[in-house]
Amino acid sequence: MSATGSLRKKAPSGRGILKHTTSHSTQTPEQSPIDSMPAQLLSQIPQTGAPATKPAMQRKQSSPMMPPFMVSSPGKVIVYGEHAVVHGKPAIAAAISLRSYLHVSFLSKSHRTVTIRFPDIELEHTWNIDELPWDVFNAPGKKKHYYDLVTSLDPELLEALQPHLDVVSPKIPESIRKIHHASACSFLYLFLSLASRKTPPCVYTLRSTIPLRAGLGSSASISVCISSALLLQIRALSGPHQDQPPQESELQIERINRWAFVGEMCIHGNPSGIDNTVASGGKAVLYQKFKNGPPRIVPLHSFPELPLLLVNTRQSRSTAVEVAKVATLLENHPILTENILDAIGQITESAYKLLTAPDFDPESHASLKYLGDLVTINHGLLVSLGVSHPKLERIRELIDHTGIGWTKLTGAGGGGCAITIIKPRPTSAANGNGNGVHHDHSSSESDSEPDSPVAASIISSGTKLKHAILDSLEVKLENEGFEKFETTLAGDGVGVLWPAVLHNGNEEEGGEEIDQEKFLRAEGTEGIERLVGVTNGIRKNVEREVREGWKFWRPWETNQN
Ligand SMILES: Nc1ncnc2c1ncn2[C@@H]1O[C@H](COP(=O)(O)OP(=O)(O)OP(=O)(O)O)[C@@H](O)[C@H]1O
Ligand SMILES: C[C@@](O)(CCO)CC(=O)[O-]
Repeated sequence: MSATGSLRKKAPSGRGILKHTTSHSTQTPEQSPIDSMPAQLLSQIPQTGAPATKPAMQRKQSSPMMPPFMVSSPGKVIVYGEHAVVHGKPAIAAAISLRSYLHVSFLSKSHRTVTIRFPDIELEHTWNIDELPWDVFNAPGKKKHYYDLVTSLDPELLEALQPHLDVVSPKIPESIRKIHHASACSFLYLFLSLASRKTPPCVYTLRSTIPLRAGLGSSASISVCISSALLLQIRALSGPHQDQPPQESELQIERINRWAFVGEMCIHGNPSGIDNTVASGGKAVLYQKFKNGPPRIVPLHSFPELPLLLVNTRQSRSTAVEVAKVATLLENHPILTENILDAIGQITESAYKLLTAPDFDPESHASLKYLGDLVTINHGLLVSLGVSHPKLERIRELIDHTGIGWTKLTGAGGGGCAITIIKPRPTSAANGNGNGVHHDHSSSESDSEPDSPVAASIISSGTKLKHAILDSLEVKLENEGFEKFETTLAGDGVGVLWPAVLHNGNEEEGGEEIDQEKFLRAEGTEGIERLVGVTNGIRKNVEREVREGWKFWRPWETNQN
């Protein structure tokens, strides 16, 4: 699937970005003089299976510059168990097909700069590589290896970074500056931990189709992109390539995830780790934290790739406030609240049992109904905990009237997003009012009842959502100020496009290079997805999103075709 054009996020144009430079002005590869390709860069081509650099090298014979490459990583939703997970119960989170994309382009070696261009938050900054605190990061006892597990940020390293963060966006309102500093800190901490003083000068351009601060794990997704790009550059990863053994794929994902967690810590302070785990590995995971000891993290490779409707209330909320509400309820009504939290934990366990049963059939309507019922029950319990919001209830009401699926709030609640798992195409036996669907004959949906041929043609078991019901729903949601996304649940984790060259339907020999400026100019989600080669197609005999040229580590399958 492709996320729809209903994304309302302002499309960054690349213009009007606040520019802040410490030592050098921003230099794009297009502006830089062509130099001979440094041997060091050549040696940094990752092992992505096929002779990946060939098309770009063929096309740009005159240009010895290293071709740009891209990485991408998904956002996430909590499908079951939010809030209960804070109190030691399990939760299940899954990747969504809204993603962040990081484009890495190389400058000639005469430049000694590293630049971040993050237009979604209107941040652009260039540092002089030689002026960064390499000595502190490389000091004995401080230097980390790419395979190390880092579980806390080092205060001395943070202190050494501070002067280099202080110069980022110095003159903007404090609230926006905090956002800039969080992203810049995440980048710089990873850059100094993984790269080296001899690192080639680069520009890192990031764009995301994941709305920020909506509970969809945008920060984890960008941390995964940064971590994977840097690990690829230092050749610390193998693949991704077809037929890579699952254990080897898992190892690469684990490496990326470890450093993504460090990036998340720079943004979040004290993340649980569930978001970056899903953003790295994709699909879905069961997650449970314990007072003592490491969390229980079980990848759910059998989680079905389901079409998902995601609606953003655009109601700002604080996760901390919603979590505190539940804590207060627990204090005032301990037995009742504990029972509700236990019940939510049982919902997660119940879904987990089904998903991991040896005879689990992700295609079966009965399985989907079981998972859908759990979604409905979970939402009811979250309402009982007091973490819904009138806007979330309104969204649920509008969607329930169409009968298209099972809806719940996702994440902290109090605003943020609602998710709807779309019902499968009804079989004739399941049609009619007996399926529990409410038919709103007074509304424009009356011509698209779920038992009508029109409705049957859209309530899809594939990844594409198209129908009058959804169109009319979209209008209603928009009229009330909500933002709707059509996405897919349980898709891929980190993806790599090396080099950033696509055919995109044209016959140009060697393909078309995605350069930094094209990437910045792409409009909205649709523009970005078109540019990076996302189309609807058939993979593994199922209609789903296809990403031309991209490669993924997929521990759940051995052949990516
Ligand atoms: N597209 C982006 N470009 C640059 N920075 C981003 C981008 N998306 C997210 N960030 C960084 O991540 C921060 C958002 O993290 P936050 O945890 O508040 O929201 P979230 O990750 O979307 O939601 P949640 O953690 O509740 O799932 C932003 O303040 C910014 O620093
Ligand atoms: C509400 C909560 O369970 C989910 C927030 O996305 C909080 C948390 O797990 O940290």
